[in-house]
Amino acid sequence: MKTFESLFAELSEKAATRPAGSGTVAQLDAGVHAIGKKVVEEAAEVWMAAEYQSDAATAEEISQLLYHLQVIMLAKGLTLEDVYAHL
Ligand SMILES: N=c1c2ncn([C@@H]3O[C@H](COP(=O)(O)OP(=O)(O)OP(=O)(O)O)[C@@H](O)[C@H]3O)c2ncn1[C@@H]1O[C@H](COP(=O)(O)O)[C@@H](O)[C@H]1O
Repeated sequence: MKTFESLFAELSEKAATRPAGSGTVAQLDAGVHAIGKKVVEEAAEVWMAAEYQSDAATAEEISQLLYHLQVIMLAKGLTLEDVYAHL
């Protein structure tokens, strides 16, 4: 099963090698403003799913929020350690 750490390693590789068709590369090219909007959108979807949808739907929305948080970390050049230092 994919973990937060393994996804971050995968996305870091995508950012470095820029394979064709990668949604992550497209997001990074769109920039922090566009990625930030996705973070807010996914956060709202987590909230709505938690209030009105199933646990499974909520878990899926949370996974998408985690993905977009990782994309914004990459866009800003932040590492896992930079974030974990504040946990
Ligand atoms: N885990 C994810 C992931 N979670 C969410 N998303 C993106 O976030 C979007 C969220 O979906 P929504 O339900 O909000 O749908 P939407 O509003 O129609 O999406 P958009 O139109 O904004 O793309 C998805 O369409 C994906 O583009 C993800 N995109 C990629 N990954 C993983 O990231 C890795 C690298 O992906 P690529 O860079 O695309 O190769 C792979 O392992 C993927 O599984």
